[in-house]
Amino acid sequence: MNISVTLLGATGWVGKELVAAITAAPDLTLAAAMARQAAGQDVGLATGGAALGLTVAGSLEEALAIPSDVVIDYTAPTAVKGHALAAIAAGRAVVVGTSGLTGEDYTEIDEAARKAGVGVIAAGNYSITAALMQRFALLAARHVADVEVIDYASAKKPDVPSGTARELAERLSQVRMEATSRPVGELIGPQESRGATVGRTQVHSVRLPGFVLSCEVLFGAPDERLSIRHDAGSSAAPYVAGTLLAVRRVREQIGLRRGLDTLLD
Ligand SMILES: NC(=O)C1=CN([C@@H]2O[C@H](COP(=O)(O)OP(=O)(O)OC[C@H]3O[C@@H](n4cnc5c(N)ncnc54)[C@H](OP(=O)(O)O)[C@@H]3O)[C@@H](O)[C@H]2O)C=CC1
Ligand SMILES: O=C(O)C1=N[C@H](C(=O)O)C[C@H](O)C1
Repeated sequence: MNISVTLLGATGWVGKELVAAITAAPDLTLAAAMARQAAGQDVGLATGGAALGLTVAGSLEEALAIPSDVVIDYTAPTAVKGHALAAIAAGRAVVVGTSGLTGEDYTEIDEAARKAGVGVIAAGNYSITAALMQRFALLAARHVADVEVIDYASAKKPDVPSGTARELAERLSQVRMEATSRPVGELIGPQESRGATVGRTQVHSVRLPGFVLSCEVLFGAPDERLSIRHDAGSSAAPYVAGTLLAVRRVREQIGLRRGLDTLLD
């Protein structure tokens, strides 16, 4: 069955790749696309491809006025929550790619989705290999008590920690054992040195030129260490397959599902 899609953030780094992939997929139709600066232009031309005969919507209202089955969001951390709640209120299933949402934000989105009877899938990272990092880390956390997350990104990334690191830390916190390191609150010196506590896990964010996005999960045990690391390259191609997998699966559920790894079995 064909799935019609509304894409928010169509002219962005990820959005452009998704326009090409959705229009090439035989089971998907690009029903609407939103980006403010390219409003009124042909979506294909605005994203560096051939004309598609579909005009870029300049606002969320305009985009949601066109019927579709699923709304994808790859916009900005400041906008994504409002977009998701509006799409849910309009009865659409939602796939969240944009980073920056907290656990509390997701609780609110889950409640709204359950009330509206629609599904939402959110993944901090839609790359299959990043999902495998998460899967392996969750397995390791059942056997090794001490774990911390290091989040590396470009100097320009506006949100902290990355969606990848935040989701990973929250998921680790659900399964991990009690750490053996001294509690952060009992340490001598600036507590910020120990990073941010996300759930029950310390996250250390590095923001430097020369990085795209990497995430490292460090496990420590007496006299040994385990490091599981994902490094993203400079193209947005790795996020396409996972995002479209979520688009194809999101209408099977009601409420929120977090993590691409939960779709991999
Ligand atoms: N989950 C995952 O696997 C991944 C997540 N991300 C996350 O996705 C988000 C987008 O990333 P990226 O594609 O690099 O971003 P870009 O800045 O390249 O693109 C953002 C897109 O959204 C639009 N946009 C920006 N701000 C707003 C706004 N306030 N309201 C509506 N539209 C807006 C932009 O167009 P205009 O400004 O003209 O409106 C543009 O089309 C980030 O949070 C990033 O961290 C990125 C890669 C993978
Ligand atoms: O901002 C980015 O660029 C990315 N953000 C995502 C995140 O916050 O985890 C992931 C992606 O690798 C790139």
